[in-house]
Amino acid sequence: MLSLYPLQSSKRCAVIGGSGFLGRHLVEKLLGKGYTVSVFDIRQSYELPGVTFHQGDLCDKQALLTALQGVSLVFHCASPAPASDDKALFQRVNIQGTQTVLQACTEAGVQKVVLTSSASVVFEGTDIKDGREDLPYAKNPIDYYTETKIEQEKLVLKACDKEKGLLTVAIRPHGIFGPRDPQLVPILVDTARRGNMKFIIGDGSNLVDFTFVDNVVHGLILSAESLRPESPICGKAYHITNDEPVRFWDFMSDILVGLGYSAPRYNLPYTLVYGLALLLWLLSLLLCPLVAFKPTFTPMRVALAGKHHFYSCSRAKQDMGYKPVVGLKDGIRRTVESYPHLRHGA
Ligand SMILES: NC(=O)c1ccc[n+]([C@@H]2O[C@H](COP(=O)([O-])OP(=O)(O)OC[C@H]3O[C@@H](n4cnc5c(N)ncnc54)[C@H](O)[C@@H]3O)[C@@H](O)[C@H]2O)c1
Ligand SMILES: CC(C)CCC[C@@H](C)[C@H]1CC[C@H]2C3=C(CC[C@]12C)[C@@]1(C)CC[C@H](O)[C@@H](C(=O)O)[C@@H]1CC3
Repeated sequence: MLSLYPLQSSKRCAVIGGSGFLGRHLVEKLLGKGYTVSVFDIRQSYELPGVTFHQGDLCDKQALLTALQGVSLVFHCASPAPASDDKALFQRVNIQGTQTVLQACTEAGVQKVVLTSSASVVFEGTDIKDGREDLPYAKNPIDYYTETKIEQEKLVLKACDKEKGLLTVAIRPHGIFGPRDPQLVPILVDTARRGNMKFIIGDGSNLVDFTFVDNVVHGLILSAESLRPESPICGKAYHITNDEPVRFWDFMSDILVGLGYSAPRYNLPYTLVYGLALLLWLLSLLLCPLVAFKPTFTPMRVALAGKHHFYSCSRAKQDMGYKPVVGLKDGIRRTVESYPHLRHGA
């Protein structure tokens, strides 16, 4: 068995989706830790000394094989944006594409694959309090993103095979935020600028997890470095959060007020807003051949805004010594400071 892991100490890795929000933060940290990094992505969004970029689609095995030459560790952080809500695209990239990534890793002799999954794989619109990894996958996922993230995680965990020399692990972050996030803060500010952030969905007491990006990066690297044939983490999923559940509407208000907007004040009944969001979503499906419109209040966003969804990190603490490196308050401050262009009046 020893000969199967000759590159255990190699610091050559690839980040698939390395041009994205999380991927780029991960690349920067890996460089700081002395890794040599190849980025594989359909786009190149920056340049950095020490990083080799390979532009390509992860569904293209030949392109992947070129990027994976001599690589022993792969971080898979690529996915279409949840907001696209494009079923065919999610299935092609998250399911077929992940199968292709695993085949390419096997053929290229990669030894470790770390997947960025999502805690949402167990969320189906009902309260989750201190959820552990043994919760079943959502039977009725609310959107195509979640549906395909479930299949993606199953594929990666099933591929873990000590005999063949491929070790895999899935990290499930929740609500990642931080500098350069293209999603949470920009959507929030856009909604506020259109005058639609006056309302609180439900009574405002629901607790949720938001995770500062550095903590996710820390969890990803920790899992990669803990992944060895004898380690308990092989083939398992791990929640990685800030481990500081917060009221959803307090978190939103802190960001909005920090950027100079007013905090939401008026409560609306959850069922009413969820019903309206469902109706709008159905309308957008029916009308899509005629007019393309993407509602801001999707059923998934309303469920995330009105229900409890926070997760236990005790498995990650126990098996790999995980502990968040940046607290929530500090993370919010650093995030707000990083968006001068989104400030009220800017
Ligand atoms: N942002 C969050 O709150 C969050 C939470 C939990 C899990 N995740 C997961 O973390 C990962 C990274 O998310 P992010 O927020 O950085 O998203 P992002 O959109 O910023 O980055 C995703 C990257 O994947 C690339 N990509 C998409 N399709 C590709 C393809 N076919 N081939 C190659 N590259 C492709 C994109 O170009 C992009 O650079 C995703 O897997 C996502 O599901 C994100
Ligand atoms: C219009 C308002 C009601 C809310 C505006 C903010 C939202 C855009 C974000 C609040 C929670 C966010 C979130 C995600 C996307 C952006 C929000 C809905 C994810 C669904 C993105 C994909 C991840 O995998 C999910 C996860 O499990 O971490 C995110 C959950 C939180």
